[in-house]
Amino acid sequence: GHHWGYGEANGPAEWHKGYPIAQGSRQSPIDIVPGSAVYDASLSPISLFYNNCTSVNITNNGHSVVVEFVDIDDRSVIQGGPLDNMYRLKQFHFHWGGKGCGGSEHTVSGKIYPSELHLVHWNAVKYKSFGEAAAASDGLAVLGIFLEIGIEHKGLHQITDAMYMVKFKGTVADFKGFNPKCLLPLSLDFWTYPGSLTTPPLFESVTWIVLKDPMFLSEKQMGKFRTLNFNGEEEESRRRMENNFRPPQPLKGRTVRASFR
Ligand SMILES: NS(=O)(=O)c1c(F)cccc1F
Ligand SMILES: [Zn+2]
Repeated sequence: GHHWGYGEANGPAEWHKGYPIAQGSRQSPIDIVPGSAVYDASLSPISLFYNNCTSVNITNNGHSVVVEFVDIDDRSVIQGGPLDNMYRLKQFHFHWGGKGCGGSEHTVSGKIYPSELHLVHWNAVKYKSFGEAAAASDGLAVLGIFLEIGIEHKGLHQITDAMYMVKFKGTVADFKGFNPKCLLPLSLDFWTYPGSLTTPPLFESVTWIVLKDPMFLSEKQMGKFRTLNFNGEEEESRRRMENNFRPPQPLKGRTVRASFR
């Protein structure tokens, strides 16, 4: 049937028809205005315990490229910052733009980055499954990292070199031994605010933690993301996977806190 996507007919401006929460009071992404963020000295540093993380596969789900992790125990978790519990790493994925144009979901005083990485974690202390957590107001914690074009990123090659295996929607490939710790920028300074999934079902269940500093990758590496397709191999219409981002949503009175001055 008429499935959501990023095209003219099924894109972000249409999602509210199938998902009324699209016009809710804590939707994501947002435009982050550093001058309006409130410095909160009570925010502890973010802690990422990824040393025993276990990646399983890389997949093209028709909306993005996703790397999934074993999440049956607390082997890879995020804690600290605004979080009261530890949250388990479930998957990470990206959003990006066409050549030479934006692609990030969050913006910083209107600046749009070429891409944005989302590391998705769920509250396994309070909930029994990712699905249950995804529907709960404190169920998810997503770490957002901007990508900026610059020097090539050594850690990203493993991901971009695997993309030929997942060119089409519905393809999956083994992807073991990848630790996303290598994707982090130097500083873990962050902004945080209560928000939502940025794709349908747009549940308002995400504590967003957006890093101030971007990670860098080369234009060549960015180009490999654009070799992915939205369509399945059997579909006749070839649609390059790009501009798979939702634009910023109304803040509706929310406060963005900063972990740094
Ligand atoms: N974009 S996002 O990080 O909000 C997100 C999730 F958190 C969970 C599932 C899909 C998804 F896209
Ligand atoms: Zn995302």
